[in-house]
Amino acid sequence: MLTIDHVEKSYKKGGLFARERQQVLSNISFDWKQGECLGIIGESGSGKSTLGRLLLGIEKPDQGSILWEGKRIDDRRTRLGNISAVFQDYTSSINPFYTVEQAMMEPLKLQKKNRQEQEGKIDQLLNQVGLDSSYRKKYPHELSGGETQRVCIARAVSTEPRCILLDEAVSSLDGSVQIQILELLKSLRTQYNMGYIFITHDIQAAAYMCDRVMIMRSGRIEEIVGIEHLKDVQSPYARKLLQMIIA
Ligand SMILES: Nc1ncnc2c1ncn2[C@@H]1O[C@H](COP(=O)(O)OP(=O)(O)OP(=O)(O)O)[C@@H](O)[C@H]1O
Repeated sequence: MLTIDHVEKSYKKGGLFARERQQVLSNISFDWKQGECLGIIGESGSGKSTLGRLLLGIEKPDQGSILWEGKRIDDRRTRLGNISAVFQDYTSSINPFYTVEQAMMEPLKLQKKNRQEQEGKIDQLLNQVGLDSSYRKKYPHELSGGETQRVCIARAVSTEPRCILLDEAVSSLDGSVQIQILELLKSLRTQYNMGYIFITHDIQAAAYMCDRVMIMRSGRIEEIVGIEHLKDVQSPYARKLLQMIIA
C-alpha cells in the first residue's frame, strides 16, 4: 500500500534566484491500495504529473510523506520491484542508440537473474505485449508509436512491480492503438496481479481502466470517487469538469 500524507510541493517562480514560489500541491492525502487502478484526472496544470513524480520518488515533497508499506518511496531500495512508470513521451523514454533488447535488459540487470533467464524473459515479455522476437534487434526509430509504447510497457512490467504509474501513457497514440494498449494493460494487470496509478485527461479511458478516480483542482484533491459512482460526484467543480470532458 502507498500512503500519501499531507504532501505539499512548490517550485520557484522564475529563475534560479527568484524568491517567490508557486504552490503546486497542497494538503494531498490518500491511499493507493494493493492491486487497485486509481485514476488521477484534472485540468491541465492541476498538478497531476508533479504528484506522479513525487509518487515515483523522482522528486521529494516539501512537506508530508509518501510511504510504501511504511518505507520512504524516495529510497531507491523501496521502489525496486514495487513501482515503475510509463510516460507519455515514449520517444524519449528509450535511448535511441539502444536496441529493444538492450532497453529491456536494463531493468532486468538489476535483478539477480542469469543471462539465459534474462533472454527468456525478454521473449516472454515481448510476446505478452504482442511483439515477436524479431523486434529484439530493432532500434526505436524503426518502431511505430504504438510499438514503442508496447516496449515501454514490457520494460515497466519486466521487474513484475506491484504498481505501475502511467502518466498520459496512451494519450498521444491514435484511437485504435489506444484501445489495444488499454486492453493490454488490463490483461497484464490480471496476469501479474498488479495495480496502476493512471494519470490521464481522458475520462473515458479512466472509466474503462480504473476502480477509483481522484479529481484534482489547483493542486488539491477535489474528490475521490469509486468508478461506479462517477456520475454522482458531489462537488460542483468535479461535476462541471466531468461534463466538460465527456462533452
Ligand atoms: N519543475 C518545475 N518547475 C517549476 N514549475 C513546475 C515544474 N513542474 C511543474 N511546474 C508547474 O506546476 C504546475 C502543475 O504542473 P503539472 O505538470 O504537475 O500539471 P498537470 O496537471 O500534470 O498538467 P498537464 O495535464 O498539462 O500535464 C504548473 O503550473 C507547472 O508550470
